[in-house]
Amino acid sequence: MSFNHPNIASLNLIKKHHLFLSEYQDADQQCYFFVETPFAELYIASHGAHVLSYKPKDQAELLWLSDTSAFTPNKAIRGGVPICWPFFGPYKGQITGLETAPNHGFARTQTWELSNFESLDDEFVMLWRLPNAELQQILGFEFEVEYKVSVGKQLKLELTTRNLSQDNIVIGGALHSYFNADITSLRVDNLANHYLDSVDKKSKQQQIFSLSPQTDRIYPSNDKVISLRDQHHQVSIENIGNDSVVVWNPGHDLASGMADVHENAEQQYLCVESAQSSIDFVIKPGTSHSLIQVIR
Ligand SMILES: O=P(O)(O)OC[C@H]1O[C@@H](O)[C@H](O)[C@@H](O)[C@@H]1O
Repeated sequence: MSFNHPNIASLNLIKKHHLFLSEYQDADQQCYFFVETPFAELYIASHGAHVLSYKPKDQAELLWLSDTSAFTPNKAIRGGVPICWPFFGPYKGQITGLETAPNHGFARTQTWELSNFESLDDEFVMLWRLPNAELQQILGFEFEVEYKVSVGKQLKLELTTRNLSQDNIVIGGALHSYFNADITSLRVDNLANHYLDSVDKKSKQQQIFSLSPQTDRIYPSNDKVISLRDQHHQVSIENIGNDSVVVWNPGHDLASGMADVHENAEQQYLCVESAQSSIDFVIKPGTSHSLIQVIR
């Protein structure tokens, strides 16, 4: 284990499943998996199927994880890649019969199951499954959600929702990735040149990306690979199956009131999310949809 985070440092090794895959547990018996291949290292928690870290060999860690994030059952982990599902952001009543729901949905606080894994030539692939018995009761429709995590020189994350019911279902979500970035010297390329500002709900134009005191934006998706660069980090982000790219950094004032964001941490990351943010995206019966992000 080489990842230096207070919660990870205290884990106990439970089982080595494969040359490249070890399972750990914390004091609450929550499970964590460490993947180490010749190409990369990755930690993932079964709580939320939450990718906590991804480090290609001989490169810096690409994902940011808050030092003060509690890894507790009913709370989302702050940092890494939270999975927002079955909708993005605050619940707006789009699911028939469901009155209230937590911000960004249910998936990030569920315990997922590692259903399969395999080692291929240049990547290690894990398949995670969202247990659906209880959620089907809450949501009122039958579904299957699978999360494929392919770890190699690039990290490919694929969240697939299958509609197993007889009717259309309305689904949204996001792969809400937190990237390590020094926001004082950060350059972001290839976002669209206009966005909806979620802070004041206005449409805005910007040719060259720069942050606002509180950055919370929904960009339309385009086919371009987004790049983040500062003195120490360089990452390319490809989004597929999304209708939008959400870019979020809370800024100092908001971050200082967040218990799970350590002091001045808002200077260390930018969220760039592959998102399905509309509230009318439908999956027809018997079909599926995949929301994808590729990080390299
Ligand atoms: O605090 P949460 O629920 O993890 O949400 C964090 C942020 O997530 C972003 O995706 C949203 O655009 C923001 O509005 C939100 O504040």
